[in-house]
Amino acid sequence: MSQIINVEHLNYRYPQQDTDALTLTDVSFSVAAGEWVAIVGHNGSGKSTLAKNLNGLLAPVSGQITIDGQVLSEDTVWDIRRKIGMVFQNPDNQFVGATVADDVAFSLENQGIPRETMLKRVDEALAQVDMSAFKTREPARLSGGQKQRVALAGMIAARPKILILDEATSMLDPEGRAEVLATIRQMKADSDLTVLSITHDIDEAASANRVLVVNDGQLVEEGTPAEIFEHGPALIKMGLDMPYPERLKAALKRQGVTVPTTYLTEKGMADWLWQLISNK
Ligand SMILES: Nc1ncnc2c1ncn2[C@@H]1O[C@H](COP(=O)(O)OP(=O)(O)OP(=O)(O)O)[C@@H](O)[C@H]1O
Repeated sequence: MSQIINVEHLNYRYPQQDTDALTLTDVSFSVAAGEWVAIVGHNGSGKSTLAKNLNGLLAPVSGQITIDGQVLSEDTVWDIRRKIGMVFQNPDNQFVGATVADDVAFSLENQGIPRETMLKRVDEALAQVDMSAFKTREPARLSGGQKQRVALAGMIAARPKILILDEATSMLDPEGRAEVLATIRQMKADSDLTVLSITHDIDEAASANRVLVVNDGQLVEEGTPAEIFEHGPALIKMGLDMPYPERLKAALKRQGVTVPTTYLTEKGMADWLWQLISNK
């Protein structure tokens, strides 16, 4: 698989800072086309800063970012932005349209797509995030979760090569979050979409092929979700909520039960418990 994102020795400092300390220090990683990578880390560790460097919203002090074969620079930034769809935690500042439909359509406007196709894509995208009924509403009057769905619909319609989700499901309830994750899985199945999701949500991290852990502006660990989840209680320090099977294991351990050391899903834990009971 070819690398669609390549970050080499990235250092970043906010110009308005009054110290010399870097917000991102020597960050290097690659993402293969079609891969889903989750970035986790506690609040303030630099995840959003990293996302904003990737599409040139912020310019690094040093280091190099290559997106889809193009080195990010003043000359390539607009090309690169067309390839990346970003959905932020608070989509308020992303809305530009007078209605929900206008807003979703706006993401397509610079792509020279015929009006007919555009309207069809807007309808399809709104249906996918369950927001068709809100088509003529004013975006500003929607709830936080509804705004996140509309922002996501814009990205579905625009069909970027790379989708960056910066805590984009944080305002949704568990059911809404599961629906959005299913939509992203579908988008990946339909195209060669690459997903980078910044999240505190364990299910979102579990959906990824790989998890990168950021701490204090540095990449401190990477692994499959199963490898990362084996850290148990240390996950909380990494900015993730501990998954239910791990909480259950910790509770059983406190009762003196010898538990499996590898990560198990809820179903895996249920099977293991069933065996344990059956053998008694
Ligand atoms: N515009 C800014 N000017 C100066 N410092 C900033 C600015 N934006 C963020 N920072 C600082 O940079 C550091 C990293 O912030 P960032 O938002 O990237 O973290 P994060 O991991 O995304 O956190 P969260 O999970 O809360 O979104 C923090 O210490 C933050 O205070």
